[in-house]
Amino acid sequence: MRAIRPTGFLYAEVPMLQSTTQQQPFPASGKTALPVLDLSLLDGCAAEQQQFIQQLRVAARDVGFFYLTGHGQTEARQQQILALAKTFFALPLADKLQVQMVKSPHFRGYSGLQAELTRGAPDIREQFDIMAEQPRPLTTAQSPDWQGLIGPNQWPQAVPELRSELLSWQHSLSDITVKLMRALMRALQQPAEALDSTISQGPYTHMKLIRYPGQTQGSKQGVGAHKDPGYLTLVLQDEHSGLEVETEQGWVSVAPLPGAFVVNIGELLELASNGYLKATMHRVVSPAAGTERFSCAFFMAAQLDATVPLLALPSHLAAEAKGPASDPNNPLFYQVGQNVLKGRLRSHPDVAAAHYTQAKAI
Ligand SMILES: O=C(O)CCC(=O)C(=O)O
Ligand SMILES: [Fe+2]
Repeated sequence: MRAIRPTGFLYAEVPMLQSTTQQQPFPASGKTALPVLDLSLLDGCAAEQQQFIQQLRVAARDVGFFYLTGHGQTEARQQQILALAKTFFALPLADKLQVQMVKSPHFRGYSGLQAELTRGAPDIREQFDIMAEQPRPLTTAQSPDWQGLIGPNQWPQAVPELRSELLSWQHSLSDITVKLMRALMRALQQPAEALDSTISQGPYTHMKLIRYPGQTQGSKQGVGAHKDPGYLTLVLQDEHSGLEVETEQGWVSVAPLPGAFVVNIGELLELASNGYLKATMHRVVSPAAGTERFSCAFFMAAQLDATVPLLALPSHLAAEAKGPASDPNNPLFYQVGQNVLKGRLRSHPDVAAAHYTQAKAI
């Protein structure tokens, strides 16, 4: 049995950035910390499990972002995934365009620089998106538009190993997020399975390989400030900083911590917990000129036809829940698919124009 740290978190020292609303390069000023949580404690004795659950509750409530170690994925495997990302983005443009996202009504494949918008402004990043590998369902005129999200991925002929490697990576990350979500339910004194009915056919999973090119004269918006919409996000980043989180002290750099994933809470968990769990604003600032940053982001959410319950928290936890005033009639709870589709249509206007001009009530 490991020694249990009585003081709670291990912290990673990361540079703190000056608070500002402008997306400019920020001078480092002082230090702050993001928590580091060791998932392997969950497989330990009862006291170790309790230690993890307690740390998770505080990190997810107060910061909404933390580093995760002890998750079972080796650093070598993580490096292999980042190397695959580099291989893919280094392909000639024609090979990337073979799997251009605009060809897929299911929002899968390659999008070039500035193809995706965050709050209406273009992100300076290239991406390769996959989701669950599924056949396209048979639909009728009455079928909900969000069924268009379901379908096969696009795979580049030039990197044949990408398919098996990324699908197996996606499964591994899905398992980690489900384990974390069940631990979060225990932290909220719910049955561990409290949200399992919303992922009973497998959670909604969405993964992106991302390349952020170095800064040029123009915008430094790698990705603009946003919250993630789903349940949980895992980010694997390379050795370059750029990811930043908004805290009470200002924008904080999530400096790379080798071997760790960065985890953050999405809006659907914030809503289901009436704001106890915090979905935190974050962004990526473009790396310095002459460098590039690679990352892999994995998003886990409720299945598209789910109804998400508003959790009944015990009174001492409910007293700490910050809102948003969750209303069980909030359409986000029962229109999961519709809301995912809305987000994708807004982010990818080219796909919307190519495949969704007939979409009903978006
Ligand atoms: O690339 C990163 O580090 C994070 C990207 C991100 O926040 C997103 O794609 O939602
Ligand atoms: Fe994000």
